[in-house]
Amino acid sequence: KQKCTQCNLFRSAAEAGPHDILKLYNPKGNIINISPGLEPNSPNSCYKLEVVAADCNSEPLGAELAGALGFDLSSMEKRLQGLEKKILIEAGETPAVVYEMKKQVDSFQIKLESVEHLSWLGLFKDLSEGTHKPSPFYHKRTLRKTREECEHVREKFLQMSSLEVSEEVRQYLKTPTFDNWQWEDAEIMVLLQVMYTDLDFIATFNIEPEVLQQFLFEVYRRYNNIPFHNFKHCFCVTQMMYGLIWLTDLRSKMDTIDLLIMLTSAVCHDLDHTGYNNAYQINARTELALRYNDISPLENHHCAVAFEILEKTENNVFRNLSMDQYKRIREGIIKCILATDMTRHNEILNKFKSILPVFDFTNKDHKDVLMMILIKVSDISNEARPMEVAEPWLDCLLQEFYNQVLMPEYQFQQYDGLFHFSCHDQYLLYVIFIVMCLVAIFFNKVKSEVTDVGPISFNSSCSIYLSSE
Ligand SMILES: Nc1nc2c(ncn2[C@@H]2O[C@@H]3COP(=O)(O)O[C@H]3[C@H]2O)c(=O)[nH]1
Ligand SMILES: [Zn+2]
Repeated sequence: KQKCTQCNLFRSAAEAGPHDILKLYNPKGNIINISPGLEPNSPNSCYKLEVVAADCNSEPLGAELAGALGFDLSSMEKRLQGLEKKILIEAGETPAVVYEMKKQVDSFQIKLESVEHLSWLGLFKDLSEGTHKPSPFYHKRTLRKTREECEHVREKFLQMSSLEVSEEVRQYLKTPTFDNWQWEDAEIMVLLQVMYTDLDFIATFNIEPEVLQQFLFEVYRRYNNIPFHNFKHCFCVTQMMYGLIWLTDLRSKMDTIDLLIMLTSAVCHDLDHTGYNNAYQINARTELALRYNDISPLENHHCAVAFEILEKTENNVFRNLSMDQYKRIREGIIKCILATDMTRHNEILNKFKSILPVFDFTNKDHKDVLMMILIKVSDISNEARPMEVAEPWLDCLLQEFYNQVLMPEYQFQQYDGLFHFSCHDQYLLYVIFIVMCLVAIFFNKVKSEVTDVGPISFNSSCSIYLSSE
């Protein structure tokens, strides 16, 4: 916010092309958010705006720019104005979707904090927001990405995909401290491209850059706009897998094809997740539960969508592989994605523990179990990240769970031959019951019979079991 002739804030901005990726660092060298709350910097402790990925096609700086000042003042001003405008648009006017999400999170927080005080018999549930209750087809209408949104991101991604990502970012990408919240979706796609390149997949399997880009775009498109299981989650899991591969030097222990299986499985592992878990799918007897006979409906679906994407030649990053290689990859990806069903957690973990003392990298079964463990580790690795990265993820997860609870199928279902009532239904039931009692008493007909209603018990998920009486 203050001009500082010492720092290279303006110099970087002046040198940057319109499609370059810039990141802002504080004096300690940590990436910081450009937001209205940003502290002003000073000549002694200045921010650094760095070009982390540069557009190779952009014009080099003219000779005069390298004059006495070391930078072109007018282009610097222009660039700065552009950036300021962007900040205003991004920070000043909150997009409707963010605003709506914030409102929902706030109301959820208030509800959580106040539910006990409002409760009578501990059953109260504020349904004042009943009109927001999604219909059973809610996800079909609103969770999918719009064509405009996809096109916008695709364009940005394609513009950026020719950028040369800096060595610092390439190294940072290998660390478990990587902060996903600093990168937008188009940039994330560039970073995924970097992973495929730096693990030598492009060269080893002769993957054409356009095919990889098209594949990544389709993957981006088929992750829904939901709070947790979205494209950013896909990236985090993939990034953790990538980090683990480098950290444990798996490149020297496993074939490149195994690494390709692991990374691609991570990329595809939650494709088309609608935000409702397997228990929900099974209880609500959804299309997925019916299709997969209640056996890991979600994971089977994620995997099926992955291969549906790969069926199209223009997306098929494995199209230059031999039939045998493709078969091996398909088998590996199916195993890895199906392993992310948490109901199989103990089974997989016990298997891993039993082979651990005799683990052998030349044994295919051992390697398969290791690959399953690594995707599982990556899938639930948010908690292992720095607090400022992990904490928002937990909020996202809670929001997704909360949305599930709002679904009508979740609220009303038959249970063990007894009706399983939602809080709202219980409340109504009580009102009806009391009115009936009053009417009965008023007419003095069944005075003695209504005094004993038999046992009524409640469990923690707010079910009510009425005895046959
Ligand atoms: N409590 C808690 N659960 C998590 C966290 N991260 C992931 N999970 C859960 O672990 C599950 C792993 O599989 P899913 O992706 O289906 O759904 C995930 C969440 O339900 C976390 O940070 N805290
Ligand atoms: Zn996941």
